[in-house]
Amino acid sequence: MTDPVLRATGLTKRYGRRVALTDCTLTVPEGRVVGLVGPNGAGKTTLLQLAVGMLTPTAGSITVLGGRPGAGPAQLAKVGFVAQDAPTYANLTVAEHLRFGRRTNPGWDQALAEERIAQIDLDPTQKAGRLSGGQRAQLALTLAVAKRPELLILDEPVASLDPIARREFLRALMAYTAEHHTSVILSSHLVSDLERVCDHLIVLTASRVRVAGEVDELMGSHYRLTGARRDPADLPAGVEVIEHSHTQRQSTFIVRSLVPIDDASLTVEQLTLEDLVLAYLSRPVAPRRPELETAR
Ligand SMILES: Nc1ncnc2c1ncn2[C@@H]1O[C@H](COP(=O)(O)OP(=O)(O)OP(=O)(O)O)[C@@H](O)[C@H]1O
Repeated sequence: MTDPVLRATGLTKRYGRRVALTDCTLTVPEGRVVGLVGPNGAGKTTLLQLAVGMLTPTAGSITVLGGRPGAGPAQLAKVGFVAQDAPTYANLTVAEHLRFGRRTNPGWDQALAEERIAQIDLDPTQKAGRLSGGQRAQLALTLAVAKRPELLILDEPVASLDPIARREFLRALMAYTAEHHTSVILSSHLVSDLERVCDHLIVLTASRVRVAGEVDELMGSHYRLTGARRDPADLPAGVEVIEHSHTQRQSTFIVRSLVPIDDASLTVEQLTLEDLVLAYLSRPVAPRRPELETAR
């Protein structure tokens, strides 16, 4: 059996007294495009930096492709990382970036790098400091993919891009991963960025994993229920309430249920991925008792 791309057990990271990641337990299978979603300060960058070995855990453990993150050249060669804001060297040209990549990466694929640079229409003689944000993001992605890594880790790769550049960037990323069977973990504040591209999802808020799993399974086990106003405790057994709201007459619940909901008094609807993520993002950190709220 192949190693999972990422396995974290009780993973915790503190900066002094500030907790950036709390007791995170996750398994990400290989060959997935993983969306890591959460608001500012949720701990996304911390998790990604732990995965590439830029940080070490305060407690718990993490393995990436079966190895300890950052442990030696072989492990480093397996993982391509693009940090937030796609850092590049302002005074180096595009071609000089590729030369630098070739010198520092044993598995460097120069033909792939040159092909991508041509595809995205970058001038090899242009200095990186003169590129637009979108072009810099594309250059950084090119450097990461030309390493031919087994896993690509991208920290908010589309945050600084306009909607067209976002779409182009994600399209290029998808084309690359489909062709080369690379696993990808990419973070964003917005699920709308990732909705069309990811097949595995991790939602982080306030340093904790709120939900994680295959997108198909998550979509097949979460529902919106509407019906006459009722207490959450009166929902069918086995239903976990993620979010609930009420008017004078009607109650709406976002729920997780592993069994089909068979209750004629409720309308059962599928959610979009965005609805699902928003429900978890707005769920209090310590799940409140599912009691009926006062109507607003
Ligand atoms: N070097 C550091 N020293 C102290 N606290 C830090 C440090 N880096 C991150 N933190 C704190 O850890 C928490 C998680 O930060 P992190 O950067 O991982 O979040 P994030 O989800 O990536 O946020 P954003 O979307 O804003 O980039 C935050 O409360 C942040 O203030």
